[in-house]
Amino acid sequence: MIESSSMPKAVVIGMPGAGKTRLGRETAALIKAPFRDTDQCIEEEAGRSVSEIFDTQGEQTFRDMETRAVLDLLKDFPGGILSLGGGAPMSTGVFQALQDYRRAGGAVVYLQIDPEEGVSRAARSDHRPLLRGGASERWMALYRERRSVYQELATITLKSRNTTPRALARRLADALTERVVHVSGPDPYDVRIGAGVTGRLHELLGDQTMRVALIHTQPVQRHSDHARALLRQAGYQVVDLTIPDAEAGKTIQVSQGIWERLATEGFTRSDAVVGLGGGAATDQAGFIAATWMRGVRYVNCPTSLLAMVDASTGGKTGINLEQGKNLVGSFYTPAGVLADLRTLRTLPNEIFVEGLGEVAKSGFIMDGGILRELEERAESLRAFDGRESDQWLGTVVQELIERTVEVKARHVSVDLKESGLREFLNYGHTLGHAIEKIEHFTWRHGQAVSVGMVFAAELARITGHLDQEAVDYHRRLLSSLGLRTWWNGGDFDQVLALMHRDKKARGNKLRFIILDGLGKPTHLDDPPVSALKEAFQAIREEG
Ligand SMILES: NC(=O)c1ccc[n+]([C@@H]2O[C@H](COP(=O)([O-])OP(=O)(O)OC[C@H]3O[C@@H](n4cnc5c(N)ncnc54)[C@H](O)[C@@H]3O)[C@@H](O)[C@H]2O)c1
Ligand SMILES: O=C(O)C(=O)C[C@@H](O)[C@H](O)[C@H](O)COP(=O)(O)O
Repeated sequence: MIESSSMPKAVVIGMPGAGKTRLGRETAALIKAPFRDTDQCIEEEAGRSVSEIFDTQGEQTFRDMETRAVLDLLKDFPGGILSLGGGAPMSTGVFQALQDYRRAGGAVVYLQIDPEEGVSRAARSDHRPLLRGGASERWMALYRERRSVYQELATITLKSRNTTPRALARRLADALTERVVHVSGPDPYDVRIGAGVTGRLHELLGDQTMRVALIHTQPVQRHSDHARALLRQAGYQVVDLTIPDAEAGKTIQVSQGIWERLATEGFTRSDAVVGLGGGAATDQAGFIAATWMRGVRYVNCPTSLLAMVDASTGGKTGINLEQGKNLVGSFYTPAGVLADLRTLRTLPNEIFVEGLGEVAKSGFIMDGGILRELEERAESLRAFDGRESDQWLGTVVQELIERTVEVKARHVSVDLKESGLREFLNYGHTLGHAIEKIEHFTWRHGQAVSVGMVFAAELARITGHLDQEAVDYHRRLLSSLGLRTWWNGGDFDQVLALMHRDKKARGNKLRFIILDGLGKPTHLDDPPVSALKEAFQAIREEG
């Protein structure tokens, strides 16, 4: 029985001479994991080389020793990287154990080598007992016999052609540290969170797609250049569309410009849209995908923290009107989300901090663990600098993204079209969207939502749902992260009129999301105007 808590993180398999040991060792160094090679383990235990064991005790004795070593290490080598001898997976015991290991969530990495290269390396090697007497022919014969077994077992396949061992190890390290959140519902998809996941674009676009509209903004040009290169390498025709940045890109004029360009380029139903950037760019790109010919394949590549934790997932797409935020749009699920952590390296600090607003929101409505993590790491998170921040902070950020996306996935998986449960994700947004509008979008979304959450907490206190301590906690936590907790703009009547355009409003009745306690969201329908006014006064500048 293989327990996931004590098994290795990855097992590398492949032909003799493919470079398994080097790949395993270098990957282990990159992710700071222990490394073992089964041949070396056997040699250490037997006190003689593999060749000597073959010569003196025969192949079967070696295979028995190998099977025991592999089975022991699969059960007890927590978080390690294990490299196997080329013939190990051919033993029935090892093959079955590797299948159990896969089922328990383990990664079996097949390192593929081109046969010409394999043969030439074999010809140069003199220490492999199975290649004695015609190394090239023997290698080819083993390759034919083993190839399908490696393929059957592999969860990750890496090709050593045209790349360096270092780059291969980097790719494997990226793949092993990737996290995946599954979003279920009528059109299920995965949110992949990890360094380098943009490299998976072709997996989501598939073979039927010929043209890809790559929609992005100028500040993420470097990342869109990378995505474009990957798309072209994979054989797609790329139409590059740079749209105005931030909320200026979420207008019907921008949509119209894109629709016309797609028409000129001859985009068909089997073509696709990739949205890459902050939440504003991906909201517009998703809207284009939803509306072009009534819907084409869409891949969402968020590059800001806020877009990774929130805007990318759940299928809300849309644009703003002069009259208010997100008033036009549709629910349209992507084929997948690729949250590439490398893009965060260029993210300015204030935009990272803004994203923490939506992370905190998920904590307030559902996951106390997120709140504790934010409290503990507030100082480092607030100082986040994508170019400078170390691996430790990167891991913390990846975990926060994963947890926050989990919260979002739990809501949207059961209520895509927001008929009840999903409304809880709107905590802080009724006032937040009004602030954005009144401030002519000079306030960042996450900052506005932060004030909106303090407003909602005050409203909950006034209507008897929350105590003062919980309201104070909102202010304390949010301000420790560098988020705003008060706002002096607008006036009450202006705010009230804008709140009536909120999508949760029904007829003349307003609806708010408030808390009955931390992690206990509830609806508050049609509260008295006096309560709203009092809560509004409470978020005016303190002191
Ligand atoms: N669809 C949804 O469910 C949903 C959820 C939350 C928010 N949103 C929407 O998302 C928008 C807010 O998203 P946002 O905070 O990402 O704002 P944004 O899209 O305006 O991006 C903020 C700024 O950061 C830049 N940027 C993004 N990634 C970068 C990177 N890696 N390096 C350098 N610069 C980068 C952008 O170009 C922009 O200038 C709002 O329009 C909001 O309504 C939608
Ligand atoms: O996904 C949701 O549902 C949300 O409410 C998430 C919000 O954080 C997000 O800002 C969303 O875009 C708001 O949607 P809206 O329907 O209030 O415009």
